[in-house]
Amino acid sequence: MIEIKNLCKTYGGFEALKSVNLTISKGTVFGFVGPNGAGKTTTMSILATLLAPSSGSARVGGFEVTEYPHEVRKRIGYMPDFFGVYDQFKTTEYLHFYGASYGIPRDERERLIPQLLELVNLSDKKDAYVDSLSRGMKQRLCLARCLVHDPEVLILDEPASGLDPRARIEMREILKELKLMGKTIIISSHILPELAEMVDEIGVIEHGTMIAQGRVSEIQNRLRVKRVLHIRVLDRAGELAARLKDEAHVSQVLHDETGIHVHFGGGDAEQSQLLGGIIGSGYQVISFHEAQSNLEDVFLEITKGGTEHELAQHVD
Ligand SMILES: Nc1ncnc2c1ncn2[C@@H]1O[C@H](COP(=O)(O)OP(=O)(O)OP(=O)(O)O)[C@@H](O)[C@H]1O
Repeated sequence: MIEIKNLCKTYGGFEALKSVNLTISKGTVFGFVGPNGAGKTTTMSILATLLAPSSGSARVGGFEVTEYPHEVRKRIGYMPDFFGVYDQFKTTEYLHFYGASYGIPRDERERLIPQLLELVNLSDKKDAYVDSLSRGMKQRLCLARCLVHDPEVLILDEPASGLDPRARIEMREILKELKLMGKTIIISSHILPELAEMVDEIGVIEHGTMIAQGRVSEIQNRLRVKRVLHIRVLDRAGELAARLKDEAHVSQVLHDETGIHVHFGGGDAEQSQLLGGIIGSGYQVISFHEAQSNLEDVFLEITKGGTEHELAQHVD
């Protein structure tokens, strides 16, 4: 659905994108992560046909953004990181305005807009002035605006930025619904653990270069991001913690009142062997589980130190 090849963008003499390659299949929710100034907004603006690339190609649904911008615009809903709202409009009028801009007939808009307002939890604000909405509500209204022409692809640049925790959860729930509707979604965020729950794949960009792309678990495995195993035993926990320090793939062992925390560099097979060994040695295991995978750890692991070249080789 999205195909970017050797995409470059220079601002004056500054290379903001250096030959970026990216492929996103239909129905995928793709998390686009990277530090400030990495090139996320630049990439998304090019996909949204708002910025011309310096070289390379970007296609949406097979249409090259520079050659067929109108075809691309029909297929995408774009939510920029900063957006204005026409605050003299009421919520419903605002969506009518955007719907009419896309050429949607009034009777169809009359049917569609209540559904959109319901999707973004703004039905009770249908007659409110946009000006009077909270920031979270405005973000959700902007999302509804992106959906008005039923696009196949959503390009969302930091949709949860500036929102309080409750508003972020609401936004995430809406995005989950959009995922169920089969939309292809590219979403950038700094709030990485929040993305982990809903994305199928991530792409990590740094200094205008994609340094990793794939399923979160794949990237974790490829980079051997250490897992943290949490083990509870009925008794002799201190003794087991001491023994675990000598086990293969174990780099660190912590023991506290909640149990034993093991930093483990092995894969699934080695993890299973470790458990077998503990039980085989006569320890009565109450629980043995891997702490929830954390996208933040993956991101820090990928972007810490190392040259881009080394990192690119690392993930190949
Ligand atoms: N119009 C512009 N003129 C000059 N430089 C620009 C322009 N827009 C972006 N840049 C530079 O290009 C680089 C990439 O910026 P971009 O906004 O794409 O990053 P980003 O990953 O979206 O960052 P953030 O997470 O802070 O939004 C940055 O170094 C930025 O300063």
